[in-house]
Amino acid sequence: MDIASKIQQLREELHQHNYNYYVLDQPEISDYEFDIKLKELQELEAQHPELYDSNSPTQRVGGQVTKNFPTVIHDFRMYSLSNSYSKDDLLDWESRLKKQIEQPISFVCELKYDGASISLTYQNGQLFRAVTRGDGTQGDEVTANIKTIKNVPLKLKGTDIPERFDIRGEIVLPYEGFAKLNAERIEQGEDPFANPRNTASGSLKLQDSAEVAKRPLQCLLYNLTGTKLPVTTQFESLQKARDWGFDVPNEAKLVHSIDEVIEFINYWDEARHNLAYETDGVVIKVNNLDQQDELGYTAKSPRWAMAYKFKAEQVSTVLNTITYQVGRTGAITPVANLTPVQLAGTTVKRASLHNADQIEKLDVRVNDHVFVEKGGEIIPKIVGVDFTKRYQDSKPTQYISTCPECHTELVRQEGEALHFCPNTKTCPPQVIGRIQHFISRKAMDIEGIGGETVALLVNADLIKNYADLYILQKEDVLPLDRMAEKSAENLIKGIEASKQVPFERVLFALGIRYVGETVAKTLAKHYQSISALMQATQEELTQVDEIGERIAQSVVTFFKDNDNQLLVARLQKHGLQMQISETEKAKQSDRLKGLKIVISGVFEKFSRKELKDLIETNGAKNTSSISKSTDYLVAGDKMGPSKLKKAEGLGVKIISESDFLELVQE
Ligand SMILES: NC(=O)c1ccc[n+]([C@@H]2O[C@H](COP(=O)([O-])OP(=O)(O)OC[C@H]3O[C@@H](n4cnc5c(N)ncnc54)[C@H](O)[C@@H]3O)[C@@H](O)[C@H]2O)c1
Ligand SMILES: [Zn+2]
Repeated sequence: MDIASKIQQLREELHQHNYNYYVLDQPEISDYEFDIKLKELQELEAQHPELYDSNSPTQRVGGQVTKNFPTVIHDFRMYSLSNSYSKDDLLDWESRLKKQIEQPISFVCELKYDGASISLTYQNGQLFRAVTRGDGTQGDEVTANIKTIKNVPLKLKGTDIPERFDIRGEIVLPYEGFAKLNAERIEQGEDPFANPRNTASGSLKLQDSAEVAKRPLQCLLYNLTGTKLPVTTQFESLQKARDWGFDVPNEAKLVHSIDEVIEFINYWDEARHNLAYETDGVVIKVNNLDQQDELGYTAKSPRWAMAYKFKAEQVSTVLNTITYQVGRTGAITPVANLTPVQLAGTTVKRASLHNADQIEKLDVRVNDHVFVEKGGEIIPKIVGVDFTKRYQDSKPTQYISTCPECHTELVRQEGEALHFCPNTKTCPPQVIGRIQHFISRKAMDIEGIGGETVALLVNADLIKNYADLYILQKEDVLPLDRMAEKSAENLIKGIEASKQVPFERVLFALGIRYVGETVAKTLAKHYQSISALMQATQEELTQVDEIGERIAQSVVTFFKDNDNQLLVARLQKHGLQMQISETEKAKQSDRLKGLKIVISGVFEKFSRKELKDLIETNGAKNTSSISKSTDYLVAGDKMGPSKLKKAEGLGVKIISESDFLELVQE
């Protein structure tokens, strides 16, 4: 695989994991694995600056807004944190800081609370709104839900309170409340929640605040943000926030060297098990706020702060059986079924074994005692075997050779880690999975129909593929389990409404391998219609920006298939959007063709997202850091001073929001 495709693949994978994690609150890999992939991508991108993309998961805060709440633009952007894993990493960081800061640097060490980020805005001493981090620029307004949390002050006390400011914190679910909540759920016959972090994050997105009120959430605060704050250091600001009535944990410590930082880390690596809530590390921050200002931000995180992640926790248990799951794309995942064991506050019964190579490498066998680890407290994984406890008659694991669902012989392509069931047409989980993907939120977003309904429809032989959805009648679905008159109507209405979904999402919904959301957008923009795309050769496709061999080949293969051609023709006949709309077309121009434009700061007329769209629909590239090849820097309010300096130094043209508009409208 060439580097460009590898990078593209990692980006797509990470986008999907971000989505699972932040939007669905259902990660499929551990944080540890996520961090490794992200690091791999970072390194590849650093070696290949020509493949830079401002949309890369290395350049953006992972979350996004949902459409279930009003979207609010943050007064001040919310960032992620850079990660470190060792003392050396921290020393490297310190020496980077010292290059920019001449005076001595003190640090505040804080615990890293593991929950969901929140930004509270206070105006005239009262809670004005609460917004999730979202994509960092804008988030979901969840004020009603946050108001149910008992330790969030609605009205502040004390003096020096700025007229308007933000305070950032983390919504967590303490262990005790989590255990109680789960006990209740089990009693009521519901599935218990997997872990406190995802439950906290999921709770914020509930539509019914009364439901949120039942969850014993807490809000822990750690950062004041605003223009006229009555403080000069981070440590002082924590105390101020306490004075005003916020719950700011007392563990934070002011230190003056990296050695002291390490001391703090070592202490809390042990002591954290006695805390009431989950922590996944320590956050180290430059104490002096002027120094913070001077250091500024990268596209994704402050340069003045660093997270240190604790090592994962490990336990040992018995592996009872190995089962194999078939995914939407036919990928086979081996799963270890374990004797239940407590790990980092949750009961673990299953662990991922990844693939055949992994099983062979670790030599994992049924009845082995295995070591299980939770990277970031999600699906745990098996990291080793306790060979001292292996049974004498134990035999090496034989990987399956046929699909557990449809008995087709499995295949494994050169260079692929996973086995696949090649029977894409009739292997049940693949059939169901493809339709589930088709209806999913980012694809056709069909309301009134969920993943389970799809399975019911397929199992009842009512549909065999996604085009069949469009011939469903209310009478067909009424006999289904738990399908009332009203829900049947909603289902049909939802399907009808999906005919208005724009072309790029239809393209994504088709489920062409390697054509994720971003690639679908790129292809839609370039080819403008399905017929043009279907005629494109592999060679032409690779000429398109960001489309590599692997994607090109997959697209060509997909459309060469007779059944797929028929599906597309049927969708077209049912009136789905198979080309970009006239309004979309009208918005596009070449006026900024070939230019590289950086935007920075806060703008008056447009959100950053809108500006970015304007840049891209007019043929230019939006990049996040300034370099020699940058053509314009669109400077907004509150732009970082270092960016400005850099632009001036490199002779990049600095223009205002209105200059930019003139440029577009010329
Ligand atoms: N498993 C997956 O599929 C998956 C997907 C995406 C992200 N993740 C995980 O999520 C994490 C990345 O998420 P992220 O971008 O939110 O970064 P992060 O959680 O590592 O760090 C940033 C966040 O830390 C929080 N925080 C807690 N205590 C803090 C304190 N005292 N001071 C400042 N901030 C504090 C803030 O909410 C801040 O937004 C990684 O651990 C990653 O592994 C996992
Ligand atoms: Zn199969």
